[in-house]
Amino acid sequence: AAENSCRITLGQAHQVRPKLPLLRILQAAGAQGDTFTLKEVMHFLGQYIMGRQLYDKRQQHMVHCGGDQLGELLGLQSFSVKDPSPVYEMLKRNLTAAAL
Ligand SMILES: C[C@@H](c1ccc(Cl)cc1)n1cnc(-c2ccccc2)c1-c1c(C(=O)NCCN2CCN(C3CCCCC3)CC2)[nH]c2cc(Cl)ccc12
Repeated sequence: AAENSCRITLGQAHQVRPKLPLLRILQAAGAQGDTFTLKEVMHFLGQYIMGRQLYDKRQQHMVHCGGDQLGELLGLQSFSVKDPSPVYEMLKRNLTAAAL
């Protein structure tokens, strides 16, 4: 119906443009191009964490990013994936809306 067809959510249509330090991290995880959906940004950040083995092997919800570019961007040594707020704060600082 009409009221549904015009609904777009951030995950579906809005592209975002990462600032250079974040773009470098996404590209290190295999991202192509310079605009992404938020979902893609999260996917590549997850791939980056796995690829660099930044998560704690025993406590797999803990990410130890001190000494890595990701930790520089987050301003953190470690964080839990159970509390995404530091990641969202970092994204607010490192993403700009890209024209559709
Ligand atoms: C819910 C989601 C999430 C997504 C965003 C946020 Cl801000 C928090 C949490 N999530 C839950 N666990 C993880 C995770 C945990 C350890 C290592 C890598 C990823 C993720 C993250 C994903 C992701 O795309 N996740 C897909 C499924 N994951 C399950 C966990 N899997 C791994 C768990 C550890 C052992 C290896 C598999 C990988 C695929 N992207 C992220 C990016 C960051 Cl900056 C931080 C965490 C994640």
